[in-house]
Amino acid sequence: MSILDNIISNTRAEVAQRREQTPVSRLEKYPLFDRTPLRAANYLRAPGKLGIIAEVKRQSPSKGIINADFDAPEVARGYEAAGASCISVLTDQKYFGGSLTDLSRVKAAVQLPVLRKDFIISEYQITEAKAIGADIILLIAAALPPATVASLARFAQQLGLSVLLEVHTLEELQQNLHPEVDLIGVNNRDLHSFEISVKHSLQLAPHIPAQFLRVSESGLTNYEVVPALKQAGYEGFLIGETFMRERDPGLALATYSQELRKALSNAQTVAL
Ligand SMILES: O=P(O)(O)OC[C@@H](O)[C@@H](O)c1c[nH]c2ccccc12
Repeated sequence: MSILDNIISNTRAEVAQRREQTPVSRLEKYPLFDRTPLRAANYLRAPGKLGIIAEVKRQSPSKGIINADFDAPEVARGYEAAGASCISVLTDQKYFGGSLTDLSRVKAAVQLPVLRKDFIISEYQITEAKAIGADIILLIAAALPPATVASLARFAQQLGLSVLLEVHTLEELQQNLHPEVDLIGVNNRDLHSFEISVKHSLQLAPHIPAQFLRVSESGLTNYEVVPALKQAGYEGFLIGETFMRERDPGLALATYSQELRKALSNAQTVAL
């Protein structure tokens, strides 16, 4: 079994348990359930912003512990102050050290859209995402049959949530161009082998229809790769480890953004 299979089977067991503890009827009574979620695309395309989705991440199967000692809302506030467009919060506990509590505390701390980063396989988790304050959900093509992606995306859309669909290969992309999806994220990391290359984003870009906002995910350690991704039509950049491994992730984002702005204005000058 690959790590992705292990994560999915653990998720299945955990969801079954949570469904017992907190049924949907209870989630629907959470105070945040009735709000109108923030639209991710509006924030990613806001004038003057770089489109960075900054991630709150403690650990991962590929990197082990990245940063064990931080307060999620404090990190998120740092990201917001440094100009992030959205905040991503891992909620998987076993493999990523995250929690639902991390997400709801982050939501209370910032004004930006919040992405629930998890392995979503059921409508239950989408209802839960809305109830705890998420504005965007992630669906992973490698983990779901295309028909399930479509029906979960439709369900999320009915709740007013934005849907980020993650793909890694051309086949996954072509099988999942569902109109209910808002954002297509190309994961530069292969979830089976953990190998990372931004070439995945660059190669898939021409195959992503214009109606989908393009997000490049993972391994964007160096801001120097971002101008080429923007050139290829990417408007969102999902970055976790690069910031989280620093003592002050917000400061790391501020520095990255400053360097990126310089690189972008140089690229423009060269083009002239
Ligand atoms: O820490 P990185 O390399 O900047 O990557 C962030 C994000 O893309 C990564 O955490 C991620 C992308 N897709 C996922 C799916 C599940 C869990 C995590 C992820």
